[in-house]
Amino acid sequence: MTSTEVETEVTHDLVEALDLVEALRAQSRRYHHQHPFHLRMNEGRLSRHQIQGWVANRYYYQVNIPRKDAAILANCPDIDVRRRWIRRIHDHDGTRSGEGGIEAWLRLGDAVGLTREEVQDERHVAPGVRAAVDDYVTFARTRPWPEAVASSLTELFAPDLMAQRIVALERFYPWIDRDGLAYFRTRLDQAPRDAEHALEVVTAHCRSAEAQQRAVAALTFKCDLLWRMLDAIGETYPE
Ligand SMILES: O=C(O)c1cc(C(=O)O)c2c(n1)C(=O)C(=O)c1cc(C(=O)O)[nH]c1-2
Repeated sequence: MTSTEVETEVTHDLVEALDLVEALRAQSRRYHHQHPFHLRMNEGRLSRHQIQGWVANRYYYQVNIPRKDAAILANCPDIDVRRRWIRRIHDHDGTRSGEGGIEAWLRLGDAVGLTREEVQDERHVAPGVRAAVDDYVTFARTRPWPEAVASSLTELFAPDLMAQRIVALERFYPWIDRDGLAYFRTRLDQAPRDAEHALEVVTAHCRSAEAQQRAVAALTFKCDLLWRMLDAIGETYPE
């Protein structure tokens, strides 16, 4: 291959990667920031009971994220990807008791007036939430690992929603202890870092048109899954 041909090929790859990134970013139109339950939350229109229901149900998502990430690690043969991906598990689980994202979510539970027992025994988790979250873990276990990585890319869209949520919770729900919002502040740093890495991995490993289509489909699947969770929460806590 001549140097011009190599250059042309590199440029072609770059264009394809840009198209892929654009197609992935375009999935934001299906993201759950538009869900009526989130719109009502951010407009200050949810009751205490609804906020508590959301926190208790979302706990099931939080505890399953590290299991999903462990499934990706188990399926991934690339040592460089694994070295960076493992950080997600440490972020959520912490490296000792009393630390990490799950503990921070439990503190959010404390802040909205839930007991740890009722959160951790999952008594409030709606069947539809359980099914959606379980589908996410199964997807990571059973699909090719770059697709599972692509499905995590909803985190591209999460920081804007989280920033809005922090403002809304402080403004409209003064009964929530502010210290309980630390989870969201931490994610404002972690999510962009994680999304950037996932985007690097997807653009590097999804090269064929078919692989790229599957990556976009994985992200669509994930957006729909987050939407289903909120549908189930909204039905369980109508007022
Ligand atoms: O509150 C939210 O709206 C929201 C959304 C998402 C997301 O977009 O998947 C995540 C989180 N939170 C979150 O806290 C989190 O740790 C997280 C991990 C992942 C993932 O797919 O690996 N998504 C999300």
